[in-house]
Amino acid sequence: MPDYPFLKGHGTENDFVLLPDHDGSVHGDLSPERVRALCDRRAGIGGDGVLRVVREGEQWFMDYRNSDGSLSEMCGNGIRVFARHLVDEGLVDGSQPFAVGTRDGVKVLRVDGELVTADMGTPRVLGESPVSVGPSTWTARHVDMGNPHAVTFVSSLDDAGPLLEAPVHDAAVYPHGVNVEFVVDRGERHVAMRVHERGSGETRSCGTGACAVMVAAALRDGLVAGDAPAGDTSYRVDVPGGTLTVTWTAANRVLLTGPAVIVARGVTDL
Ligand SMILES: N[C@@H](CCC[C@H](N)C(=O)O)C(=O)O
Repeated sequence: MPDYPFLKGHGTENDFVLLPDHDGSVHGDLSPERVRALCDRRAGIGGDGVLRVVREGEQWFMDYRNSDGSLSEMCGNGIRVFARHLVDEGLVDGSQPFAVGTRDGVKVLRVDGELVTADMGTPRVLGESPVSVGPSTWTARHVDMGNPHAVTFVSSLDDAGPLLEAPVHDAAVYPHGVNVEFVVDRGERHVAMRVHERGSGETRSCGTGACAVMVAAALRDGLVAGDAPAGDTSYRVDVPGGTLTVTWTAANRVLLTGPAVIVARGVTDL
């Protein structure tokens, strides 16, 4: 492969390799092997995933891949980093909200200084089923944020151990795999989480995961009347790589806010 440009960015240390490919001519055939090579932390650039930056008509499209090369419908930190890149490069007018296409539909982004907010849409709250790590089993709430999450409240974030393997889950409930969040309380409307991501392993943060955690916590805390909270409700969600704020609005939309930065750019022939 001849040299092609890349950027590296992260949102609360959930890190991504960005591949500008505006007309689809550079990476139209982006293979799982190339994604794995780019995300390799020793032989490649390193990342939890790849964001291919594509233009589709009047709109930008985030083509997201996990570090193992698999596709996901949505990435909450990824789309915030993607938005930062578009604004930095003058590809969108960052002084007003703008739309980005994803496999989970169109999302609206707002950039305000260091912070980027993504309107992640309406959560789908589903049932409960067990997740296990080694000999430990917990009941987890299934929350779909476009991609699947199993949220479980634990007594200590250490309870899940080193998380070197994907937690065991019910394949009938999650036929395409699942992202699993382990959550503890830190205070009123303040939680902390660890996550094992489908396709990427344990990461330092997960935006869709933080949204799923907030939804599960608000439900557990009795703040939801009908489909959504009676008034806009925010939680602080601490992740190993920083802090995110998640707001569930009375209009039943989930807003994800946090820092997003581009830290490097260059060329590669990986
Ligand atoms: N880190 C992401 C989620 C990425 C996709 C996930 N691993 C999946 O397969 O669904 C986020 O910030 O949301």
